[in-house]
Amino acid sequence: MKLKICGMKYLDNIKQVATLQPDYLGFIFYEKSARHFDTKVIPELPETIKKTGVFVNAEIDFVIDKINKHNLQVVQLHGKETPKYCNDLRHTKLVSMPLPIKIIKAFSIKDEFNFDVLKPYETVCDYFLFDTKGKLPGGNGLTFNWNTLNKYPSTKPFFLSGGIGIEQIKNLKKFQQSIASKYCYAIDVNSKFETKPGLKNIEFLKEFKQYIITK
Ligand SMILES: O=C(O)c1ccccc1NCC(=O)[C@H](O)[C@H](O)COP(=O)(O)O
Repeated sequence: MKLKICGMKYLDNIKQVATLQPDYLGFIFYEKSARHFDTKVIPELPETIKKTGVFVNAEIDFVIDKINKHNLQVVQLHGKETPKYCNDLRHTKLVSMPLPIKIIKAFSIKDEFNFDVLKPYETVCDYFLFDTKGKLPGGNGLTFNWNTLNKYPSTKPFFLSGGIGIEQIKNLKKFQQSIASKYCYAIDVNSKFETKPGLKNIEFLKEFKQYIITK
């Protein structure tokens, strides 16, 4: 199982977290977020860590500008971006890299979820991400009922997200044994590992990562 650590904000903390070698580090390019990444540069990271930009209903030109400026390899769309938007983004020629950008399309779940909404996105994004519906577009620190994913109709790999912290380890173990986890590609963590918005606790992350690798 891969690990994405989202909502990175502070340079020294980014460098420290990078030493844990997560698979993805997320940077939030959404001004209204307390984790808004408003620093000029992302520090140099090991090549194995995929730099992921998180956007909420942003103009495509804004997204492309951030991809090129920060050499992002992945974009996570956390708003009401349409399949056309994803397709357009995918077909944009980038200055920073020859390959199309990888796209994670996020969906929020509260109790029930109509999986039909995924269909038009099947061919225009690389991963789905399931988060918990809350007051904010992301980073709410709330979990949803993962059994909802028992009905996951797709074979597209997905990120499991929403309120995941150390206290979820037992539940994650159960989840990993369930049918719902068949296409779960990565675990996405954020606010449950923070001492303040955007500042991650290294010791907690270390403990959690060990679990992700070994179990
Ligand atoms: O974290 C934010 O502040 C945020 C704001 C706007 C859009 C997305 C945002 N986060 C995206 C993520 O991928 C989070 O990791 C995900 O929502 C789960 O967060 P949490 O419930 O705090 O674990």
